[in-house]
Amino acid sequence: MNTGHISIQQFTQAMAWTLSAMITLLAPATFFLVSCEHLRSELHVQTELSANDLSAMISSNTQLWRYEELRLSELLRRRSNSVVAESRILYDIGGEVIARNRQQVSIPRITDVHDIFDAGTAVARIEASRSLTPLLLRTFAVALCSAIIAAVVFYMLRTLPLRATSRAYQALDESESKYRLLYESMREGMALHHMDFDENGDFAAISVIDANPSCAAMFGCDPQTLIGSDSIALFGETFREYLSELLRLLEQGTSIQFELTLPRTDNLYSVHAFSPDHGLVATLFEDITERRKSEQQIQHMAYFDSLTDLPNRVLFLDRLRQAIAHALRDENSLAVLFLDLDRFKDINDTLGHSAGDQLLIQVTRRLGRQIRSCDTLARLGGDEFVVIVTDLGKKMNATRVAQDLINAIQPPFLIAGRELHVTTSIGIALFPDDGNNAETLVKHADLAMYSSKESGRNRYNFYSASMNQKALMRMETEAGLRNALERREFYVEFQPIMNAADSTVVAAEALVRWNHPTRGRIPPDQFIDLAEETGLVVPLGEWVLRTVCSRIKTWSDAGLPLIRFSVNVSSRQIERQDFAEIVRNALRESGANSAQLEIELTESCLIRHSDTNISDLFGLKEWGVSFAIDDFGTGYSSLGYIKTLPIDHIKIDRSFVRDISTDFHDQAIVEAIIAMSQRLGIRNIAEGVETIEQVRFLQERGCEEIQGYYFHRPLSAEALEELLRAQEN
Ligand SMILES: Nc1nc2c(ncn2[C@@H]2O[C@H](COP(=O)(O)O[C@H]3[C@@H](O)[C@H](n4cnc5c(=O)[nH]c(N)nc54)O[C@@H]3COP(=O)(O)O)[C@@H](O)[C@H]2O)c(=O)[nH]1
Repeated sequence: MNTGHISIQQFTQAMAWTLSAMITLLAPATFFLVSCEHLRSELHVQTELSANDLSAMISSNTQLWRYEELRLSELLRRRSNSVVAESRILYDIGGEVIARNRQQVSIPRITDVHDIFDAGTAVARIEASRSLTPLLLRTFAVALCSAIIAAVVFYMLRTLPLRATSRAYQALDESESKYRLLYESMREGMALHHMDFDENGDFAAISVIDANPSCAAMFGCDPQTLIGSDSIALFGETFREYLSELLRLLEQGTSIQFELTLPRTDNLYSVHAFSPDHGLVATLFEDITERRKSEQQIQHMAYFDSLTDLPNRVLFLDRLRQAIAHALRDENSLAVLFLDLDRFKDINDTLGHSAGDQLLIQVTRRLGRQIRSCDTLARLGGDEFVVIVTDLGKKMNATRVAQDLINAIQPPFLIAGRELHVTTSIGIALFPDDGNNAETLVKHADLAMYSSKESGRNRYNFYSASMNQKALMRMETEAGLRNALERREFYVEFQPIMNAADSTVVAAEALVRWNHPTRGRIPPDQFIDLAEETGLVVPLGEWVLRTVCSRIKTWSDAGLPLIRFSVNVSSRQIERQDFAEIVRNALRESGANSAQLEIELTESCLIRHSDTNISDLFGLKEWGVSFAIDDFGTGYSSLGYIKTLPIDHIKIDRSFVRDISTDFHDQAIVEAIIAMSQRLGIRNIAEGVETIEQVRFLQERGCEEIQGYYFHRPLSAEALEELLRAQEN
């Protein structure tokens, strides 16, 4: 119990005793004195009246009155109190008793004496006494009541307040221990400092007078060790910097918040300081090291790409806007280079996303080495990178940077134990010529990059106004594509595939064409990708399939040779769970001979799809449908699928055939593909054969089928029919 409680207890007790004693003593005493006074005056009046009576009697009988004892006694008795014992004695002037009322009043009593006059001369004296015993008894009763009341008052004054204060102190104790527990177990460090001032009232020192365990844990010691320490020495120079504000706290009673790093650690604390009492400062330390790190991380994530750690689109645009502002101020120019890796999607699809990620990281490193520290390299997403080249003196500088970037990507990348040959296409937009704001420059650099892709990849292009035109055209194409099927604007051409040994037509590849109402014939190169992107390739592919099936039926009914017809199938078509069913329906509904239908797939298309879709597709083998792998050798796939899938034909990509007569690498590749396919029992077809040299080379190496302009360009249905009839004859 604390001392405050003890002094309150003593005070309350003293008060209770005093008040009780006063009630016990004062009440009966007052009663007694007042009653006694009342008794005395009553006795005085009555004695005076009796004296008057006696005086009257004495005046009427001046000589003999003293002998009329009986009458005198009667007079004495007349005015005496009948309740209280009262004695009356009549004395003559000599003090001798003349008469009395026969009552004896014992002590204690009160007495009143009155002289009796006759003609102005005192002749006798009357003495009346009354007993005080009844009054004393009443006083005693009053005292008894007072004592009881005093006891009650004593109880109430002493016990009840004490109980209340005791309860209050107990609650205080409980609350104090609760808060101490809280103080001692709180995660935040808390220290109480005392500020000392010199005789002039200037600040002298600040020291720790209390600290909780969490505060001590900040220093790896126990709280007692901190007590008495100089606060500045303990919490470091930042604490000193805030000293003037801490001093102000003492005067204004407000609070402040600041951050400090604890000396000799990396731990960052948020400090909340306030003054709980005069001369005291309390500091609450919250460790915000981790929070600050995650804030910085979140901040970093908002502005940097998580894979490559390059600035992302948000930061890039911000930097570009700044660069534009500087260029405007300095009347300078800058370039935005938009890079996109060529055929990155294939790498991702065939080798998997982790290989794709590895490639992007390595590409980032190589690109980073080519740019100056004042320039910005950013990743916009996927395989799209952008570079801001500032202080561009001449257009040539942008050219040099673009060429350096292309060259940097050229050497093979080693990803997952494989060598990958990757190229990049770059578009360049210049400020201020090609746009005066960030968004326009990026859009125009993107268009220029697109143009680099279209003109053969692995190159750069500067933006030109005509590219905008092209982009508009693309949008127009997309709009037209949506209605083209309904408007029957598509038709199919067939490119014959020849038997390499005797140059007879053994197959034909169906190639879709678009007859645009205003633009005329649009080659598939200009709309197939768009159709894939928009998903329109699905209905278009189904239409081609149905058209080819009905042609197969018509021509077989017409007695033409039963050659193979291959149909290109895009990845988006195979994505559909019901693709095999669509093929079966087309065959069923047309009545075409399924053995005449071949489906051409690319390697990446095979790798990209789930086993279920592929095995469903190859279920068509049971119907007699055959399968060819298109553009063989251009994908990044492992050749594992050749072992497992029942493939009928491999089409050697025309990029290997083009320089076959001169390039010994291409020769080696083509020879290897032919040899491999023969060993595996898969027939091979060489694509894009344009010269007699290519034909001879292929024939000599045992190539089985040849497709290309050397023999035939894609033909209309009528032209093919004619060719087949001629061959029949
Ligand atoms: N998913 C679908 N894709 C289709 C369909 N129809 C065509 N395509 C694809 O469009 C691409 C371009 O086709 P196209 O312009 O028709 O070109 C084909 C031939 O004309 C061309 N070719 C044939 N021989 C030669 C040659 O000697 N030299 C040369 N420069 N080009 C030649 O090759 C294209 C056929 O190639 P491939 O498909 O790889 O066998 C093309 O990718 C088509 O696949 C369709 O209905 N659906």
